[in-house]
Amino acid sequence: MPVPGSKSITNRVLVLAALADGPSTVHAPLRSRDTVLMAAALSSLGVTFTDREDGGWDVTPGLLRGPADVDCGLAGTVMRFLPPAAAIAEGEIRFDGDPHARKRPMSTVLGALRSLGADVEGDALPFTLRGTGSLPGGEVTIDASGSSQFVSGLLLSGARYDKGVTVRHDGKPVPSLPHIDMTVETLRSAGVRVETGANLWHVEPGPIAARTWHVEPDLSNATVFLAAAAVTGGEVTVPHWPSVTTQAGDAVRDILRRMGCSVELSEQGLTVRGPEKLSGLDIDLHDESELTPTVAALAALAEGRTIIRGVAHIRGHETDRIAALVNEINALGGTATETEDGLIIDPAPLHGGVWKAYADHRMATAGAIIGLVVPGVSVDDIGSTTKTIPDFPGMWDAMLTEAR
Ligand SMILES: O=C(O)C1=C[C@@H](OP(=O)(O)O)[C@@H](O)[C@H](O)C1
Ligand SMILES: C=C(OP(=O)(O)O)C(=O)O
Repeated sequence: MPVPGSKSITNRVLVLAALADGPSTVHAPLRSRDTVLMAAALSSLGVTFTDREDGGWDVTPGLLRGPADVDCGLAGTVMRFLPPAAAIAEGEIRFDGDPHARKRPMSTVLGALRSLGADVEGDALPFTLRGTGSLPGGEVTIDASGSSQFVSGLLLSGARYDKGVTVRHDGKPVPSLPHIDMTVETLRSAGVRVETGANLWHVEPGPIAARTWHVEPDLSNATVFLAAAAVTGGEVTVPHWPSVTTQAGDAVRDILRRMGCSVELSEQGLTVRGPEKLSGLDIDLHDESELTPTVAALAALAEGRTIIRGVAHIRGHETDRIAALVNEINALGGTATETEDGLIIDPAPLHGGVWKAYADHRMATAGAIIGLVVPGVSVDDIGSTTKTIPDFPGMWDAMLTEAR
């Protein structure tokens, strides 16, 4: 089951290609709502995107300038990565997004940009940046316990600030740290000097190198297809699984093993075989929080209790995922309860019903996983999956047809 490119890598690469010192080529990017919105936003600021026959993009940087209106959709990577880049543009740039996007935390990024010298009006979507064509940059201390994207966004553009950027974190632990490692690694592969310490990141001012990028498959989206094997006792192989990666989704190998699956990484890719019955587990997903909906769906079908810890901040994801998962599992007859930093799921026989997606792609795919084994489950908004997978229903059908 081949899966499309990584959202997180694609949107980092698009920002770096837009800020680079010459034209870049991006092979195998994800083309879904989040990444198309990123490309559209950068185009509206003066960057040129040319479609390649192989599905990639050639990206030619331009002098960034407004006026422009940026639609962030529901994409955390657009709303947190783009404003730090737009801060070096000249002119007025207005940002807005989907209704729920207006509720996602933004004030940390906007406050940081203000203290680095930007003129920003607003503390959440919608907001407006008025730029002069450059930004002083320098040191800033933020509380990034709400999202690793606050740090990643500042680092991605920091090399283009006059003094570079030094970001210090002060607060509860930063979630989703592999995503910051991904940011640092991506910057370094574009020739940017980055130094890191405990809760400290420094990006030297300097050029961002134009280059050819190859985007890995999206391992977090792959977890949904692997979960299909896990819950049905079947077998699924995802090809081109990287042997070394900063993607948080790689943690699924260990998670599925702990739940009783056989997991094998070979030249063919990652192969998962499901057991007769999955086992529940006690797991801290602080580093891999975007896997919570997949793990919760597996847990709802497992034997024994599952405790998911360390994910308080996912109340600020596409929806309040802790509340949404508990509501939807219980609506099908399950036994899930919210905790302060996660949820507890106890085994219970599930029945059919409507699983609500709350416009959240990972809620929708969690419902699809449960629907494979519980008759009569329908997901109310499968279209929300286009956020990070262009054709989830087509891929799901293809997987099931192959299995028959
Ligand atoms: O930088 C990124 O690409 C992401 C960082 C993480 O965000 P949080 O730190 O808000 O969890 C992750 O959950 C999200 O899906 C993608
Ligand atoms: C949290 C997620 O997305 P975003 O990039 O919009 O924050 C996600 O994809 O699980």
